[in-house]
Amino acid sequence: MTTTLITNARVLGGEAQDILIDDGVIVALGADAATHAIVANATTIDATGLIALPGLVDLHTHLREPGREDAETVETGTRAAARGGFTAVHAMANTDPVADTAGVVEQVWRLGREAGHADVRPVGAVTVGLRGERLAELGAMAESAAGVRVFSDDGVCVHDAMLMRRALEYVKAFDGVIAQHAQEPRLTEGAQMNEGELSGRLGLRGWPSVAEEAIVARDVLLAAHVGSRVHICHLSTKGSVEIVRLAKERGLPVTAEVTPHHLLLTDELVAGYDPRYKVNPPLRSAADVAALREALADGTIDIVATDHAPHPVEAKDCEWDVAAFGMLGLETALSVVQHTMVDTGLLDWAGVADRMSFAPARIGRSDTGGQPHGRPIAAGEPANLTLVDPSTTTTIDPSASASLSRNTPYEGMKLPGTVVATFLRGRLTHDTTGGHA
Ligand SMILES: NC(=O)N[C@@H](CC(=O)O)C(=O)O
Ligand SMILES: [Zn+2]
Ligand SMILES: [Zn+2]
Repeated sequence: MTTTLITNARVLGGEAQDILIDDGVIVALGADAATHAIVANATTIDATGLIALPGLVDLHTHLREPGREDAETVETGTRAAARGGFTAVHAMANTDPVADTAGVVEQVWRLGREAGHADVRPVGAVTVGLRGERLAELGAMAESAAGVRVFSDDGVCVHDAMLMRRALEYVKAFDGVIAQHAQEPRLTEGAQMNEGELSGRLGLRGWPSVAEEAIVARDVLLAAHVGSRVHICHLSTKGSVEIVRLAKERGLPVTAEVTPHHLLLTDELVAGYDPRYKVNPPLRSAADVAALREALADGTIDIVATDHAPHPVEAKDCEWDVAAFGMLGLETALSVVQHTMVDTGLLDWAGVADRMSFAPARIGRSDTGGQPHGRPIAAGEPANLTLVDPSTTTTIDPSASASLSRNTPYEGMKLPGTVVATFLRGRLTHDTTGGHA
């Protein structure tokens, strides 16, 4: 049984408090902590100047196992997650084989348990083999040991409206959610970057905003019709924000995420044809970035999700048009959010806790059940915690990553904030406090 006393942590960015952890649970907070009988046996961590957040929850991570263990494994991806302050990640289904059966989701879930760096909540595929032809065994995945609640064909869009309707109807029975990769396929054939003046100039086929917005609009209407929950992955355009805002005003059951890279980077970076900036959906305009930030601040966009998408060197160290889509995100997410949202005054740390822990856990239904996440920092709750030093600045070095891949778009950039320590049920899964005692 380990006992830890964290002293002087600014809980959710508020007042400095002590946090006493025993046997994986927060047992006391504030003045109660220091006077508690078990304090005598505790290891102390001085958190003066640090912010305590609930362990972060990522609703959208690609761990690549099974099938592409050269790019990432459950072990390496969750180690990167712990370093980024995450205690739970939802692992996307576009693996090989696809996570479209109870067997595969249980395998991924078990690999997460064995690695022990963060809890892995597998996402189940909506359709068999992500082929968009017939529904996968959604019920069996929900009832499996993995207890799947989030279903997605991410990487491709569930574009058949009838299949989407049936999927929404099916998951309603067990309170599941369909996470849609909103991309109208006929409008994006061969697309390489955001459609605009720049795509014309660079001679790259454009990915128009309307290809996303058409699916977002259709799916919020379908979700309303069925009375089932839809979640929109990686929202990237001002128009999508407007549709989600309208849907929420009408009380429709829709939630949405934005990635850190869509909060910071714009399509102008594509001008150098560097495949590190190739991602789906593409980097958009500065006006889109501004709308996404504003929407995350006012709650129209519910959460930040990383879309951590590792790719091996050969898939990125090549010509733009043949390079893979995707960027790393787990280790830099909190820094990018601090930079774009906190340091700009758009969101306070309590807001960050909501967008990166409480809300994603609620959407993925990982806030309930045996080992819940996204819980308040309070006595009696599991000790899933992240300590952040917001005063530091780090130059991003891809070779320092725990990921097996190196495709970060932030190489050489100076970003604020460091994750100092991460606790998963009281156990340190990431620790730079250096032998605190
Ligand atoms: N985002 C990406 O550009 N790539 C993702 C797939 C996805 O999230 O759509 C991947 O699996 O590599
Ligand atoms: Zn996607
Ligand atoms: Zn993805």
